[in-house]
Amino acid sequence: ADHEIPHISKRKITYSTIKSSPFLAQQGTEQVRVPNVIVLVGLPARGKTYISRKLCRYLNWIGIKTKAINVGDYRRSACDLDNSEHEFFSPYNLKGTQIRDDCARRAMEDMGRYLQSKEGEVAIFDATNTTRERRQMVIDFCHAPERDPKFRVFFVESVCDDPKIIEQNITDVKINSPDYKGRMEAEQAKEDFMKRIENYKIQYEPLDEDDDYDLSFIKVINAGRSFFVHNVAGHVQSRVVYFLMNIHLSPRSIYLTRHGESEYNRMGRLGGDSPLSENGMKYARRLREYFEKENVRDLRIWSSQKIRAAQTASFLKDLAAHTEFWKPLEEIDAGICEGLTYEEIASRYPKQFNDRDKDKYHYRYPSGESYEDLVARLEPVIMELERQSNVLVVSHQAVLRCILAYFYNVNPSELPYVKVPLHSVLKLTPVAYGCNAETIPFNIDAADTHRDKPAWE
Ligand SMILES: O=c1[nH]cnc2c1c(-c1ccc(Br)cc1)cn2-c1ccccc1
Ligand SMILES: O=P(O)(O)OC[C@H]1O[C@](O)(CO)[C@@H](O)[C@@H]1O
Repeated sequence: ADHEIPHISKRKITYSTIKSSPFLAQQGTEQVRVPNVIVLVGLPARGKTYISRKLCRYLNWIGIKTKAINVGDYRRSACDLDNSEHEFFSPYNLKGTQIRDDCARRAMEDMGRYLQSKEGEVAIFDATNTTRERRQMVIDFCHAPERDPKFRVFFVESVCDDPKIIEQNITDVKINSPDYKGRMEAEQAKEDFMKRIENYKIQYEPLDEDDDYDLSFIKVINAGRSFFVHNVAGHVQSRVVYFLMNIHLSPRSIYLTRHGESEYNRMGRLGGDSPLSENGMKYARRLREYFEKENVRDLRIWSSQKIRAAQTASFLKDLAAHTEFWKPLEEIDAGICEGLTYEEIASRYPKQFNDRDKDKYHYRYPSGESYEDLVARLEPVIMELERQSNVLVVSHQAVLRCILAYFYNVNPSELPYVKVPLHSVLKLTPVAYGCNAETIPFNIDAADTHRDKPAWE
């Protein structure tokens, strides 16, 4: 052939010399991923840290190594906490300003080291960055002459003048922050924080489509009510825009459950499409009773298309506003091991069995899938979950491990060992920066399908 098949290594796509071909855009000899810096912009209490941490979690989950750096953390560790009252943040407080500039610089240097390391692909620089001068300092750092490759910069500005949302922010995350917790009453802390915001307003220069014409940025207005997107460049920036346009703050709950116990579960067999066992049916009935009592407002049910899941979901059909059957929710495909027990795999395919436990996240069954493949096929499910309100997901052990890993930042080495027992419901309720989890047990007998990581001899 007149061009080689590109050799895709773990880290980066390295194209061997590709001779001119009408189908392949002419590539340089080496194509590496450009490090991306996402720079937050906005007054205090505009959800910058909320965006940073949620975005960081999403990018890591889809496999883009990302770290969020919060400049406030550097300020808090740089000076003892009596430097957290609003006077410290006045632009006329020279000492305070000097300390804050110094913290920003140190945070930027740490960010540079992270992106220079093999590890980092995206860094999220979480600070107010409310002046053009400060933003230029970040740009100069990312585009420094000696830097190769330069860091690509994308600004995410949160503009919010909805007093209800700002009030919720201060109540949820400011009053209990280290700046105030245990040192000031809630009312006093809130007052002080409102004065801190006034201090920032004095110097605030919002991003402007004319003055900042050459920059890449998105303005998120009133927690995603509207957006202004300008000059998006590259894959990472477009994924960030897409994600920000799909998340919302409205309160809701996400319920996760496996199907009831199946005949294959009882036999210890993997995969297949077996129906519910007696106990599995009992669970489905009790699950319905639970949701009758929960009385969830316009509940949506998403179920895998496997018989054991569809049977479970069918018991709740009339309780839901809507029930959908999604192929991406099906269990990991065990390929040549489908229908076998672990013991049979260990005796028939000892090398496969051994390899899997060595790196269970990346291991792909022959003619089957890996957990990494599962995460890729579940990305649209996660995105739709972010968009929705109350949803019950009826799925499988490996799939729910991946979904839980998204909500709880579980890393690839631990993800395939997360405990997801049969006959229990997990109720997730997003709050502030995290997610409350409530496990509802049903005390109905079921096979234990969990295999722990073998302690290496
Ligand atoms: O725009 C805000 N203004 C004040 N607060 C805010 C936001 C957002 C926010 C921002 C962008 C997008 Br897309 C979605 C939500 C989240 N939060 C927040 C509220 C309470 C606790 C923690 C964070
Ligand atoms: O990755 P693990 O721990 O083998 O769990 C996934 C297995 O769990 C099951 O859902 C139930 O045993 C199988 O269908 C699937 O292959």
